[in-house]
Amino acid sequence: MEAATAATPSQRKLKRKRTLAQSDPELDRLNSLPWNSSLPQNDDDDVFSMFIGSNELEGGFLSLEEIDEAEYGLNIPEPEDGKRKTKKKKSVQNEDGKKQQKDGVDGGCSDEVEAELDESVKAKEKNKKKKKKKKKAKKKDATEDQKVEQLDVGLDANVKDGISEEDNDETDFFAWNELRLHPLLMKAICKLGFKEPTPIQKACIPAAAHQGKDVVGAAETGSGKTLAFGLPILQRILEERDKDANMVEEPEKYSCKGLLRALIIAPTRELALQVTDHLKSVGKYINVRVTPIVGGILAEKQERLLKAKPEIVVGTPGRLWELMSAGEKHLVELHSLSFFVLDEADRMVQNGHFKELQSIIDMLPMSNISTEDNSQNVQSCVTVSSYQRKKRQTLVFSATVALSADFRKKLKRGSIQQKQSLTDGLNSIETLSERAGMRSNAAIIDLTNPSILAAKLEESFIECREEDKDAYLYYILTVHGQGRTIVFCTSIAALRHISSILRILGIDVWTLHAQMQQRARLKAIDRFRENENGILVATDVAARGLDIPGVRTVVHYQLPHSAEVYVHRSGRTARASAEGCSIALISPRDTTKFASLCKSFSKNSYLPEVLKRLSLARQIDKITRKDSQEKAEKSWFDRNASSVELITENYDSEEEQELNMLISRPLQSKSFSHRYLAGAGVTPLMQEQLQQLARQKLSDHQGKKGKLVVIGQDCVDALQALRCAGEEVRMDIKDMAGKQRIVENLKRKRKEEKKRLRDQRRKQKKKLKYGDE
Ligand SMILES: Nc1ncnc2c1ncn2[C@@H]1O[C@H](COP(=O)(O)OP(=O)(O)OP(=O)(O)O)[C@@H](O)[C@H]1O
Repeated sequence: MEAATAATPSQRKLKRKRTLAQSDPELDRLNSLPWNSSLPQNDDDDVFSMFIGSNELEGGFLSLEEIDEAEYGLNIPEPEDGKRKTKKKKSVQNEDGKKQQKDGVDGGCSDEVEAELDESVKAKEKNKKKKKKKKKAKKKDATEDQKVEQLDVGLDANVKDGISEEDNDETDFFAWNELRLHPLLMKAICKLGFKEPTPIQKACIPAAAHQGKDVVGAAETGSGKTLAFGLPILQRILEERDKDANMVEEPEKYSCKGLLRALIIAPTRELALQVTDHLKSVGKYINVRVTPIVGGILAEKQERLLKAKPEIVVGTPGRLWELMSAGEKHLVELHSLSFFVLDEADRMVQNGHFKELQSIIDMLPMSNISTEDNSQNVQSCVTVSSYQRKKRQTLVFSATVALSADFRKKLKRGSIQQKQSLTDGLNSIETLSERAGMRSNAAIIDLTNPSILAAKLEESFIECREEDKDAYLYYILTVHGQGRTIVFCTSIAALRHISSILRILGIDVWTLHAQMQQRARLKAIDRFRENENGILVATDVAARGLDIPGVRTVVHYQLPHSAEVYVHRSGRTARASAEGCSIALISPRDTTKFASLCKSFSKNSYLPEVLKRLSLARQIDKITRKDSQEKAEKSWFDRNASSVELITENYDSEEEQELNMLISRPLQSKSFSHRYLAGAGVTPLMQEQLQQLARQKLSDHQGKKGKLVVIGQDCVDALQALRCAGEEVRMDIKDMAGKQRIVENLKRKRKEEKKRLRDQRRKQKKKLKYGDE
């Protein structure tokens, strides 16, 4: 009876949640969206605002060095120990219980008392059993959730290694030790199963978190850049809290809570929401609020969220500036800001796209001048510790930060000027960083490889006619076996065209473009994420940052306008050390773009081939001129030769033959794979193989290397096909070597033949000369 009337904590929580949902169904709906299914979702988290963990850390934080992980129950991770401890505790309890019972009996209690005791023991046991059952069910749910998550994610380090979270061992995470992260952050990292920091995290965290440096970070797509800037922010907030707590008598009163500490700007709404989600996951055990401020959602709602005074705000420039320019209190008190972060920084400066960004940057206080001056400007804050008055750090990240050598030099020399003339547009990453107040000792961490593309990405290009693109796309999508696919278009018109065609053909696709309502955009990504073989047709609004696990194939239906976008689009697959492939459909309309794409990636790899062709052409030209002198003689010879019935042959010169051979193959950059799935670019050899294979069954050559797999007949996905087609490329090379041998033989034969002809001619001349005489 009692249970029915008195609300349990979980019921109260549910009630509170319901009230919240009633007051704001939009937020609740958005809250339920799994922005990153690789990261555990917390049902209790507020949608936009995050207040994670309990209050156990407030007031009384020790400095980082002094923290004993055990005090926080952070033996990271300790499933085995934990189990053992609980067991031990239980057994002690049981013993106590037994002892009590025994005492009771021995003590000679009355029957009633005994019965009461019996009942209470029984009730206790019952309760225990219930609890145990609940615990078991919870654990089962969690394991199941985890399994589903793992299945869905495919990117989690644990999945890759086939290790469940429970199997995690503290020693598994030793690679993180050198980064000296706060135990509560480490606890979350362990929970996420990130066994080791990625290279960009390894490089950025010491610089940004421990040395307090500004950072310009570049690393391939999907390499964990979000945490490379996210962890230093959380680390510094935690450290400062600890120190505040140690220094003042009433830490609560002087806490830096409620001040804006980090402002992160991303180019798209989806990315801003994703970054928020990622930070929430890693800040799972700390009291740090992270709030996204993006367009497409009522500004009033976001103002309400800002009233909770989040320490971290992640936003898009448009909405941020809208609120800032309207004087939103939390957003304009920027003196407390410790971090200013630009994610996908190069996008921000493209075509002066984000005018609002310029305004936001101009609003940043000149915090890097003097810490003392700043303190006078923060009257509005409750109080600001000396640590908060530390210089603001600027972090600039992208996979394609194209830093000029000049900019590097400037940074080295320390000649960066703050607050340049406002008449300059933010048209380069340099001016952007400079104006944001980047300091001269900034750490430039460029881990991009020469191709800039993700290491495990397979690239392919299909040359086809414009009108055949739909057919190729349909072909790839119909037979794609596993994983998600994103089809990128440059124009919304093309997106509408292909999504409509594909739907008529019975293929379920979701679409995503900038003209869609925010609600529909979120829904599209959500649905795409839910379906492990989902297909998303998108414009470049989805090109950057979107971290959707299990994307196996990216199709460029139309080539993008720049090489950077090509890199980011392709980077939606092959993330976090996973594999993936990118297929571009190249029609004659795309050739200019394709050529410039090739040029951007590897200018030099073309040059040797181009130079070789030119050198041959020059030699041919020289020979032709020389030969023209002999022409008259030759025609005289030909006349006479025919009179004596001699046959003269017309050979191409060796150079001409070689040049013809070179010209016959496409001029391609070495950085691209030469693989073709099908289409006009198919070599005759491959054509033959395709025909042969069409007659064979998949079982004949599944898993066997060196055989070509035909997408369609074999019902395999594009990546597998490309992998299997690897041998074809080698065969192609062998074929080239064969051709080379034939040419060599031909040259040799021609030389012999020429010599023979020369001798013959000489003899003939002699004969004619002496004959005439
Ligand atoms: N140390 C780690 N170990 C394993 N996975 C990680 C680690 N850090 C981050 N990840 C995961 O890697 C994925 C990609 O991370 P993130 O989105 O930060 O990449 P990115 O470099 O910002 O990519 P992009 O350039 O496309 O924006 C995410 O799913 C993230 O959870």
